[in-house]
Amino acid sequence: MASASGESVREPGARALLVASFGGPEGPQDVRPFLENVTRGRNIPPERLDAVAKHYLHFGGISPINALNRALIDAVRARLRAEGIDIPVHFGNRNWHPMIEDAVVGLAADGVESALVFATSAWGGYSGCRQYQEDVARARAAVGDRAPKLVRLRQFHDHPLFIAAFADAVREARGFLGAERPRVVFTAHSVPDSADLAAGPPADGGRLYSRQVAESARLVAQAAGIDEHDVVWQSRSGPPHIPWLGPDICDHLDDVAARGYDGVLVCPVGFVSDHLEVIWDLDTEAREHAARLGLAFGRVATPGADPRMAQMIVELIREHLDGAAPRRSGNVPQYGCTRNGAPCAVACCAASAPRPRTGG
Ligand SMILES: CC1=C(CCC(=O)O)c2cc3nc(cc4[nH]c(cc5[nH]c(cc1n2)c(C)c5CCC(=O)O)c(CCC(=O)O)c4C)C(CCC(=O)O)=C3C
Ligand SMILES: [Fe+2]
Repeated sequence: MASASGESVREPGARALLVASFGGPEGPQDVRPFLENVTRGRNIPPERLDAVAKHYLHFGGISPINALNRALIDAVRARLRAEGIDIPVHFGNRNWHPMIEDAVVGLAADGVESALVFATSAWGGYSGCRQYQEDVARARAAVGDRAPKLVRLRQFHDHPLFIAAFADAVREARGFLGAERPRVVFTAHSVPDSADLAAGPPADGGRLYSRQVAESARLVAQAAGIDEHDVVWQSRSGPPHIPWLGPDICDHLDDVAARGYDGVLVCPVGFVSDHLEVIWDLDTEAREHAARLGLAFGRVATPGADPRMAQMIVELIREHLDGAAPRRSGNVPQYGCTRNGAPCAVACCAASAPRPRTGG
């Protein structure tokens, strides 16, 4: 497919779809074990973990992410039915139940020999892509000889339907924002600068993640008729002496206010649904910060279970089943489609990979 690596594959015989995501706690008792799963083998300070646990507990220990993914899966099932594609949709997460290992056990028990995997991250880079490949490989290894072949659908940062869903949401949020001179600001999850530098196949020159985020922001802004915008970062978690992508959204709001804007429209282009990092880091922290600065604050809705997301996923499936041509609206390279958790290219995202995980 266009701009994808030589290792990209097609899987016309796939018989199921596995939706793979991050996972999140579904009650207070889940919060600590969930966070331990997320941060195993990572260099996250304990103070940060305590703070993040509080954010989850503020919402009763329930992350919205699993319910949002279930709604997306329902929309995908409806769309598959409408298009006459008869494949079941399974659900498995990296960090919380239903776990991806259990989902792959389920596929094997159903006699599925080949399945496609949709990961709920649009992006290249270690956290957004390579780690999902590792999840696929780990889940297959846990199931053993009977594990089905698993082929991941490609990255989708510039898919016209993904861009259109965000662009409509920008237009709508702008209509509600009571500001005369608002600044439009796109955000995505920060990652260590070293991880961004190592993101993508080395031959591409690195920074695949931040380049894709900037490209999505540009395409959404263009489609929404926005002349000027910024791209900033949120939710950093590493120790302070390690450089992460910046500026941070709240520091940036200081700047926006100082430059004489009277409002800000924040578009979390880095996330496909309104999960905790959106409802806490933006709707709670950034909103309060904007209020202190006297800035009107509007937050753009993420696609969630928007019918266009389901339609996009079914189009990505058809690239495999029917050989449909990939639809893309940008020029930044895109990868992610590999078999059985293979990396997208030799040494793709390699230098950023932390110590391998030992447990589930
Ligand atoms: C690029 C990226 C995405 C977007 C791509 C994608 O969607 O995959 C993303 C999504 C998400 N991140 C999430 C949650 C967390 N991320 C953490 C930690 C980290 N994220 C990182 C990066 C990303 N993260 C990184 C480099 C770390 C440092 C530790 C490490 O290298 O692994 C931590 C640990 C505590 C903290 O420090 O915040 C938590 C709890 C949730 C679920 C929210 C919910 O429950 O609703 C989602 C969708
Ligand atoms: Fe994260």
